[in-house]
Amino acid sequence: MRPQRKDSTTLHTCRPCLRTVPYRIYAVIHTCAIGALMYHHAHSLVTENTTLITSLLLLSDVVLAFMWATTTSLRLYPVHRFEYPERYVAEPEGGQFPKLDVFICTADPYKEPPMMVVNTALSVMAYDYPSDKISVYVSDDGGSMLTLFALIEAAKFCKHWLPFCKKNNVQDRSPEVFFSAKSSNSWMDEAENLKMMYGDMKKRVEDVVNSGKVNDHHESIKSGQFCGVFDLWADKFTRHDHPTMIKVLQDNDTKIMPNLIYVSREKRRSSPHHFKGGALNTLLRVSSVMTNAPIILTLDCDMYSNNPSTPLHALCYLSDPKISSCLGFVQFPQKFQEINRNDNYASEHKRAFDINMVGYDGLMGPIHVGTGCFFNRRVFYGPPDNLILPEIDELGSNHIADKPILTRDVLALAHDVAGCNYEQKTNWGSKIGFRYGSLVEDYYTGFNLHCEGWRSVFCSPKRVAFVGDSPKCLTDVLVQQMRWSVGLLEMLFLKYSPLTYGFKSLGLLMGLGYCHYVLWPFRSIPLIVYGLLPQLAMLYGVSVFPKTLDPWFWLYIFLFFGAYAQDLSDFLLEGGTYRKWWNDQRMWMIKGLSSFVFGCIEFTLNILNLSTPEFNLTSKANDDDEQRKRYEEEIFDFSSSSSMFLPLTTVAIMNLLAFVWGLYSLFLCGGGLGIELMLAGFAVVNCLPIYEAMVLRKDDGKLPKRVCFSAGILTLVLIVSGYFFLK
Ligand SMILES: O=c1ccn([C@@H]2O[C@H](COP(=O)(O)OP(=O)(O)O[C@H]3O[C@H](CO)[C@@H](O)[C@H](O)[C@H]3O)[C@@H](O)[C@H]2O)c(=O)[nH]1
Ligand SMILES: [Mn+2]
Repeated sequence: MRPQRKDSTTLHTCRPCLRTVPYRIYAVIHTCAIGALMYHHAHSLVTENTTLITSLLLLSDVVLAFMWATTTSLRLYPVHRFEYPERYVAEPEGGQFPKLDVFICTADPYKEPPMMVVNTALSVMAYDYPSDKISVYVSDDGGSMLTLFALIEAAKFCKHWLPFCKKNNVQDRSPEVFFSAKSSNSWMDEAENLKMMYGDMKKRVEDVVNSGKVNDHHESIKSGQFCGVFDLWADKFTRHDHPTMIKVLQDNDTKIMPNLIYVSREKRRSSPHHFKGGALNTLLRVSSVMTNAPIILTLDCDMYSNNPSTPLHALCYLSDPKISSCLGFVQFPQKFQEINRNDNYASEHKRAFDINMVGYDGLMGPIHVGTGCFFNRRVFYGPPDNLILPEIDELGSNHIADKPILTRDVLALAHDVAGCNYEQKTNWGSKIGFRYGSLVEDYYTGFNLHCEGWRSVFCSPKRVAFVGDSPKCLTDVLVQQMRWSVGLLEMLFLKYSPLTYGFKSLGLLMGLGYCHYVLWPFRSIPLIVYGLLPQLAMLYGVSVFPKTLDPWFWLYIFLFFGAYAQDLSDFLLEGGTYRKWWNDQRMWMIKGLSSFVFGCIEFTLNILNLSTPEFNLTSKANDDDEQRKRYEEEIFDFSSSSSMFLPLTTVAIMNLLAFVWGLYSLFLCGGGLGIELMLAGFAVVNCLPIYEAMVLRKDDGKLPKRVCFSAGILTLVLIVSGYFFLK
């Protein structure tokens, strides 16, 4: 891709990354090396009497090679983009800001504290953007009076917060962030007042959350506009079974303030609700009826805005007539707060949210990652050249929503389209809106949009646009990954699977790019094989890899170091550090030996109808002090006894045994330093925190005895069974 002309009217520029050419050259060399390795395996299969071992190694290497190919597809055209929002504002048509609908999803007031939702809502309502053009819709899948109460409070507070931010050009527009900032000494009285007001609001909300219900003595609901709203939470109300609730908490007809609308769609146990995808489709319809803005921003409730001019960055692309007709969405990276210094759980997801995104961006555009994404509303209604009309005109992307949102028939229709049976026999979830069928609705929807011919753009302004919360304990990290792997496997077996349909409609590179994630769960195959087989073989004195003097030995060394060096360079070039990279690769193995194994098991149980897919919400409430301390000190936390740690611990024990045995034979019996020993040594270094958690630690985060004991037994069983096929 050639850099665009840099004249003073261009709203955005794009330039290829400098690493492109060396990466392409290296790709050719590495591909040849992989070819040679495959030849070596094939040759061994035919000539040697080690069919089982060679087949297992071959299978692992095929998976690894495919994974390498998918990563490489994202290394061939990496680009960096820049946009010039100040030019957008200065344009002759400047000031013609399109309407913007913001969707915020929340689903549980205990895992997602209402004050978090409030801060996210306030941060976007306070965008540097005409307030009367913004409508914020909060979808509450938890159907919780606590969340509604918090948002009523937010609506009151925003009347003070918004003018304050704009007048003083405050950059942190999440009040929580602003008021807890360290540099608060030069504050004006106004800020002090607001801080008190915010503190009072926070206390009211937290008291309500702690008490579990809203009492009717609260000022805000005793009289006036919200009188009686909480009566809906009657006896029979549960989060899985309740009518639609839509409450306009603030509307821009009376004051120049953004609209704030609370939506809790109807839920009945008998109707499927399709988790977040379902919630977003409800918001799509409700917002069509009420405001129908051409631009939509989707956010998870933890992702507050950190940059007030974000919409302008997105508009630099969405308003550019040269690309806008096919531009489906502008994706911002996910960034997280309070990550510990070296990010020991790799929850920054640097590869997913930075490195790979830059790679996709040079092909057809970044994948959709669920939050921090500006959509062209039209994208939800079929391919660019083939508009699919919804069942009623009021839901079409061209419908003009010009009635005040509090009008009776507008509200009635909004309630209608949020009903739990509304989608029956319609195209919602299949051809219109967010797509159903996978727990990773974001990835699946983005994939479908790209297949339809839409493009996307990755936008990563210097001042980070959105900041969210990432899991802070190992079990949470692994459970999140497990949900993703179930979702990815679901995608693999759907009608529109990246593996088949993807290549057909996206071409080789983007097709490979989409396979990069769907095949994630299968990386547990090479990890299990390489984590156990050579080590078992070592214990029995069998060698599975070429010896030091063999030229094939050097092929292995080259492939290993080549792949690792490139991974490291990816990381460093996109602003990572060595330590973070080291932790990232360690987590890669940990996930491969836990989440992905269990993800595959869970998926199998789902298709056998022995369990049903579940969206386990990631907890954003970090209130366990001990746990938080361990996280800050980068100490691995194995506290909640989870069977997920079993394969991991087994591999750790096996490698330690093999390593000790290998050193013993090296020094006492004069064996050679083979690949087996190096591999075991590498695994042992990676597993140091696990050994520590098994024997040295006394705190609550240590590895539970039950897991250590079971892993010990499992190792023993493996060693004994190794006798039968290795001797
Ligand atoms: O039935 C549900 C379940 C979840 N959510 C919302 O979905 C969002 C994401 O849930 P979370 O538990 O935070 O999942 P994460 O694993 O952190 O999220 C990543 O992965 C998801 C797909 O698995 C994407 O939807 C997210 O955008 C992406 O950040 C949250 O705002 C939830 O409130 C709902 O609205 N309804
Ligand atoms: Mn999340």
